[in-house]
Amino acid sequence: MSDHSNPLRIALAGLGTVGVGVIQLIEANREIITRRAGRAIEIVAVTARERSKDRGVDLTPYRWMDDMTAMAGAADVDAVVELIGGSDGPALTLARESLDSGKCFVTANKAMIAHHGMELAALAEAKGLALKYEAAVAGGIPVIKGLREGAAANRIERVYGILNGTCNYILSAMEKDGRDFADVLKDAQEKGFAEADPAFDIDGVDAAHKLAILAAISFGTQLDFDAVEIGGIRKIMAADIAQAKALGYRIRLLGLAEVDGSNGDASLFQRVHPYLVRTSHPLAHVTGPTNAVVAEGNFSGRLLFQGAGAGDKPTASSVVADLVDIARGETGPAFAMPGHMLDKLPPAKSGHRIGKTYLRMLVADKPGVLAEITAAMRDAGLSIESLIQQEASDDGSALIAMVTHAGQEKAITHTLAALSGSDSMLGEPMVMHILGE
Ligand SMILES: NC(=O)C1=CN([C@@H]2O[C@H](COP(=O)(O)OP(=O)(O)OC[C@H]3O[C@@H](n4cnc5c(N)ncnc54)[C@H](O)[C@@H]3O)[C@@H](O)[C@H]2O)C=CC1
Ligand SMILES: N[C@@H](CC=O)C(=O)O
Ligand code: NA
Repeated sequence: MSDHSNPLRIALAGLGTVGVGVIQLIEANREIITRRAGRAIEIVAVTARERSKDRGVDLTPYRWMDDMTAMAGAADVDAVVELIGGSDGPALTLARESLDSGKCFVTANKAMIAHHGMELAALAEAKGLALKYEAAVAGGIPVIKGLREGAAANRIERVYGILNGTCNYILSAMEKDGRDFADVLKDAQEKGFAEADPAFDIDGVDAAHKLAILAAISFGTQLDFDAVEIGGIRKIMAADIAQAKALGYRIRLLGLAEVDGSNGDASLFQRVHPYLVRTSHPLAHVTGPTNAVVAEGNFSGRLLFQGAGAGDKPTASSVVADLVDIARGETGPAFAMPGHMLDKLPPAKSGHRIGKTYLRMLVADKPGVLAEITAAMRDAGLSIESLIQQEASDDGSALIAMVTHAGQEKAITHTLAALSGSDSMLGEPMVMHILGE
């Protein structure tokens, strides 16, 4: 039964892409939300950096509060929603002060959760408050709820997927239209997908924030962002996209995590990197700002969550879903279980991991270079599955792209170490792992 006399009163900090989306959603779907939550969700206070900016929404019904400490402690606020961003600074202060003051807390801020999620969860638990962050991972896809609640009975063996809308937008536009990296990035920024500092997107850090959160939820472990191995898409050339295509693959920035038991004691493997994905794999067909997360449960089997990973409306959908949960009185643990029960796993080493690898090198166009490369590979115990050599350019360089047979990752490290310093090698080689089926 709805109780319209007792709304959930919220304060909203941050009125950018997501903040404005939240206001619009609460206005547009007021009746649906009220019926599902059992009571109305009412914005009482708002704040942002600039008060006078035209955001295309009417802010006059809400109290403007410049002082966020006062917002966190306001007597007429039940839950605070943080949509400012940044791992530390005002967002973190607001989170701590809101929970300290007995307010439930909702955020879309993966950077803050990845760095401080354990501390904030402990604060929330100690006070019996909800800490919710569905929008922080894969924007509009209910993947936190899906894994934490929907797949709660499973041992999740592996979780991986496309976790950054900006990178996927860039890679798929480059592959479709042969467009230039910088030009597509500008487009993604204009559409509101990119982070305030887009280096977080293209260098893989944003995806790593999300992966660390997903891993903690999936495996019942403590967050360990610092242990994520991170690579981005900055060095991918149009030639890589073309060569990958010729070899039967597409390039996707993936986050991948699993519990590694191969060396006896369990350890946690977490990596964000551009991967080559077979064109027959569902992730190869995820384009634009869409995200997709695959989780493999020991009873559920392979689960695929797919949808919009960025943008005002989808992200607002997740923020408001968290508010609906709070309005219903759901204050379960922020992670897979209460903080003191979460396992702490050491980071896994990657050298013994087995897989195929894509290797692209710019080399001097002279006799014997290929023999030099194949000798280094032979000495490292690595063999070639397919190889393409592009015609030499006017500058005397040639491009070699190859896919290796499955081998230990340390064989690639040894190969590159043997070749480093050789005057046949022009520039740094590009290494991308190949996603196993
Ligand atoms: N844009 C997207 O598609 C998605 C964003 N997110 C996350 O949501 C959060 C917000 O992102 P956007 O709305 O895109 O950012 P934005 O840059 O569009 O908006 C940020 C808002 O915070 C305000 N702000 C910044 N510093 C402030 C300060 N010191 N005091 C008060 N207000 C301040 C700004 O005035 C602005 O209103 C970030 O944590 C982001 O990572 C999560 C999923 C998707
Ligand atoms: N910048 C992020 C926004 C959503 O989390 C992205 O591009 O995915
Ligand atoms: Na989500």
